[in-house]
This record gives sequence, C-alpha cells and structure tokens, in this order.
Amino acid sequence: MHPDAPLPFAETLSVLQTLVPPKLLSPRVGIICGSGLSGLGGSLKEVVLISYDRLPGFVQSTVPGHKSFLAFGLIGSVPVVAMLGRFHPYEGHKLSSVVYPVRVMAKMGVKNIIITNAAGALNPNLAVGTIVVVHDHIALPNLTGMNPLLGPQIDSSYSRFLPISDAYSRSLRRLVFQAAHQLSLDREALAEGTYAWVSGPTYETAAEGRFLRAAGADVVGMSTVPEVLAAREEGMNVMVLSLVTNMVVIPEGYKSVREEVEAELAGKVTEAVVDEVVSHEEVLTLGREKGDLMKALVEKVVEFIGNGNGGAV
Ligand SMILES: O=P(O)(O)O[C@@H]1C[C@H](O)[C@@H](CO)O1
Ligand SMILES: Nc1nc2[nH]cnc2c(=O)[nH]1
Repeated sequence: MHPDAPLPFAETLSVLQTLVPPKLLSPRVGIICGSGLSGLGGSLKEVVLISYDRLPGFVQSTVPGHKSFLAFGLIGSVPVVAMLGRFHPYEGHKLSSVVYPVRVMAKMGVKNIIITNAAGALNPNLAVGTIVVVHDHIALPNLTGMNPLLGPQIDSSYSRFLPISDAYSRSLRRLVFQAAHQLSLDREALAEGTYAWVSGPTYETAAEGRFLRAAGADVVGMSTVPEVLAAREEGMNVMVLSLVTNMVVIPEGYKSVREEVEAELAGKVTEAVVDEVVSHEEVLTLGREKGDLMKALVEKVVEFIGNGNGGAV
C-alpha cells in the first residue's frame, strides 16, 4: 500500500463504470491540461464530463485556469480521457492525491499520456508562445525528499528503484514534430528542452532563475514531474508539452543601488530601474492565446497514436 493509503481505486472505477458509456471506458490516451489549457475538453466528441467531487480519491483543483472535470470523449475515433484541471502540491494536496488520477488512468488501460503545462522560460533563446517538447527534467524537490514514489510500494509488481533517464518517450516526441510538420507550423513554434520542477507557489527570484539555467533547465514550472513519475511507474509512455507563457525574470546584470544613489548625489542623471514581475494573469492570457495551437498538436498526436504510428502503443 502507498503512503496515506488505502487508495480507493475500486470505488473510483465503479463510479466511472456507472457514468461513462462502455465505448469510452477504455481510453487509449490520457491527457492532462495545464494552466489555461483546458479548452481541449471543448473539442472532444461525444464528451462526458465528470466533476471531480463525484470521484472518490479525487481532490479539487483550486487554481484559476484549472477546472475540476474528468472528460471522456473521442478525438477522431480515438477514445481519450482528459483531466480538465490538475492538482499541485502547493495547493496543499498530498503528492499521492496529485498523482492519483494518473494511476486511475492506468487502471483504465491508458498506455500513453500527454501532459501539458504552462512554464516560464529560463533559456533566453525561447520566445513566449513557444511550445517546448520536454526531453528531460530537473526536480530539486525529488532530489531533496519530495517524490510521489516515496513510501511503501503499491504492490510487488511495481519497481522499487525506477529508472527515469528514459522517462520522456522518444517515439512520442517524434510524433509531435511530425504533427507540427503536418500542421505546417513554423519551425520556431516548437523547441526541445529540459523542464525544472519547483514546488511554487512563488515564482523564481532572479538568482534562482540563474541557478536553474546554469543547471541546464530551459523552462520552469510547478507541476508535471510528479505525474510523469507516477505514469512511468505505471508503465505508460509519457509526452510533455510546456507552453512558454513568460520569460523568467533574469536581468542581465545587477544594477547597484549604491552606485545609483552615489551618482544621484554627485548630480548625475540616472536611468530609472523598474523591477519586472511575473503574474498568473499573464500565464493565463498566453494560455488562452496559444490554447488552439496546443489543442491542434495534441489532437494530431492522438490521431497518430490511434493509427499505431511512432512505435507508441
Ligand atoms: O498547472 P501548470 O503547471 O500548467 O500551471 C503553471 C504553474 C503554476 O501552477 C501556475 C503559475 O502561473 O501555472
Ligand atoms: N515556477 C514557475 N512556474 C511558472 N508557470 C508559468 N510561468 C512560470 C514561471 O515563470 N515560473
């Protein structure tokens, strides 16, 4: 059993069986929608929306830009299940709750999961609006004892020591670039990169931004990695798409306040320094602006998976 167990899988699955038509009950692909990206739910055919409060084991999403619905439906002819709103540890949710929906998806037979998020860019070559196909991560919380796989194993069929150097499926990543080609996207629309997971809810200081960049991260966010770990533990193929919603504030150099004051005292005219900050509103606005692009990519990848392309099952 896992920490804080028992996990109510049987109850959750039994509720789903009563609410979801048989045709949609064995989804091929799981999707998690990041901040401002839940619009995907609107394009599912034959959609059935289930409020999280009807599902044992599910908590509520409390963050603006996240709904609290599990959506079942079809993309083309492929049955999918999508979380319209995810859970973050900074909301006060336990890690076991954050990843519970991923485990439920696995119990329903999902083998491929597409996880989206909104993220800040650390790499100055990334532009706001770019979608980063994540190929690796840096998770300081994992390295310092905040890992959803900590604790007794769910059962002996799970690996105790899970390797995650291959967490981000190469075949699924290939599908995204093939999808971008079919959608005639500009080359700049997509990039590849490493996602840094931080707990949030504070955004980064400039020094933290420099630190994460120096460590090799391209984007930073407050979600996703716990879900990736659970999905890998459940044996799923994982794909992660990060929408760059803002540049992390990393000024070129520190403008000394002492020098500014000394210059003023010497009668020199100084340039006013305005400290920049990030806001969640900015994140959501970008999510709305680029939501259709993210949706188009995800739909195309699902279509490819449905056709058995790319080596993903
Ligand atoms: O759920 P995601 O990772 O898309 O949300 C990001 C990270 C924080 O939850 C929030 C900060 O603006 O957006
Ligand atoms: N940590 C973090 N998460 C984000 N989510 C969206 N933008 C950001 C950001 O700049 N930093």
